[in-house]
Amino acid sequence: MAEPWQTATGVIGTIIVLLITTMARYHNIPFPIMDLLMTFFRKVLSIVYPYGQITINEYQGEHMQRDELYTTSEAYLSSVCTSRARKLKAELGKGCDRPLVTIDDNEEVTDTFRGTKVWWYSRKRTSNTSVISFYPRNEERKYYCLTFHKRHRQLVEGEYLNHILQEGRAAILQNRQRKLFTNNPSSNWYNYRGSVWSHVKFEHPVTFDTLAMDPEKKAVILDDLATFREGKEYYHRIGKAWKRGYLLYGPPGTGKSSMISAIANYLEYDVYDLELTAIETNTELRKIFIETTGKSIIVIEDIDCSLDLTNKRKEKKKEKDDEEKEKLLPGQEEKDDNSKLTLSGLLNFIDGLWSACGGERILIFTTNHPEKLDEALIRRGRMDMHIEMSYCTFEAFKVLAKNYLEVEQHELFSSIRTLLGIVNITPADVAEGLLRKKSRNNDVRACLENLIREIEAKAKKEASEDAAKEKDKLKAGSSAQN
Ligand SMILES: Nc1ncnc2c1ncn2[C@@H]1O[C@H](COP(=O)(O)OP(=O)(O)OP(=O)(O)O)[C@@H](O)[C@H]1O
Ligand SMILES: [Mg+2]
Repeated sequence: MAEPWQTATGVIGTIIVLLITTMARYHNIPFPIMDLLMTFFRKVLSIVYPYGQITINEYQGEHMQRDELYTTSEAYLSSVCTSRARKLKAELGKGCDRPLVTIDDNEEVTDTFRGTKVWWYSRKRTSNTSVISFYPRNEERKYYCLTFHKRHRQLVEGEYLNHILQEGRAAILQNRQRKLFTNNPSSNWYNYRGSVWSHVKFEHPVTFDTLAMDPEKKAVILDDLATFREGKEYYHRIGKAWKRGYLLYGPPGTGKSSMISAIANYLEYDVYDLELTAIETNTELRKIFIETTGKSIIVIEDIDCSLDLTNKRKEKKKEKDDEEKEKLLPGQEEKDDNSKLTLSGLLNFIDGLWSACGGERILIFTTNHPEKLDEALIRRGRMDMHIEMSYCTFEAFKVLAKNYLEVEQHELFSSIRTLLGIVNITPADVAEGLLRKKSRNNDVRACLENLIREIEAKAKKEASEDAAKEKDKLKAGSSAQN
């Protein structure tokens, strides 16, 4: 709350200003004398009222854009000062996940920064613009008045406002709705009003708690992610862009995509799911990368299936290019590298200037066949951590049993442990086997028995496949001898 004497001097000051201007109007006091009076009055006022004031308007500029300092102040006051305010208001802003509760209009609140007290006033004024508009417009202009003692001016201007910006931005990020972006095919950018990304709300429920994998491996990944998230200063000090690459590899159904969602939920980042096949040139790739924001994960799934990025594809492409080159008419020139999407184009963006803008980005590639990838693409520094998502181990099974059946121990667990030791089955298959179904009366034992049957069937199938292969080999051997 404002100090009573502070309010009183403010009110008295306003009355005196009004008196002087009224006197000047009715008694025709010449302008120079009136100016002198005002200057004198201001000097006296600054002695009895030693406060400075900064106004932060909601809208600014020719196009009346919402001012970032206003929105960050709003979020800051909401996260820090609302407990001290009497009157609050709640609104669900666009793209927010939770209602924003902040101080109401015409309400006052105090804040203390490094032992210095400041006063915030939320005000609104009615704009007296005479513009005639077809659309009804709200002409109320909201603003904050930040009041402080004049001797703290440097602290407020230099450090406090910066503090507001940073804290406010963090609060906005926390309150925002997280998004899953997918890139539009470049031919459709025109249709999507020039936008390269479309988005939906990101709501995947998987977390590291529900992700089935070796607990030690999980702990290492969590540690790495936590270090990355808190590494702003560290990355700055060592002169490295604040980004990290993860290569997730393993057979289908081992949880690579689930792991990406778990990482996004853990870090509270947005996800950009980059479909390389929808991009035709390096120039398009550049535009796509530039339009990503910080605190995000950029994902390229099944990178081995993406265009021109593996050794084999490069060789095939070379053959195709040679054929096409022969078809070119004399005088026709080959297109330069920017008019195609190339491996070097992708590497340039991973290493290049893009990674320096904004920071706090994670890049994830997934593949079922890491051996097919070009060494250059997955070397350390680009893909800092290679994570193998493996077939279901007994430890991973225990997580799934807890998720799906809410059991941590059961007499059938020991047979399942033995079976998992000899059969390769994916967590996706185990999860399916454990699914509670009406036909199983939602019974834990029935679900576990069903899983055992499925693993045994898989073991039989694998054994007969191996036998068939062995038979084929022997046949091939004997026909070669003949
Ligand atoms: N490690 C795991 N932990 C928990 N659930 C899993 C795990 N792996 C697979 N699942 C279950 O199987 C489904 C498919 O898994 P997911 O899509 O993550 O596999 P993937 O490795 O990405 O497969 P693909 O290589 O085919 O893309 C998930 O929706 C989830 O229900
Ligand atoms: Mg996947």
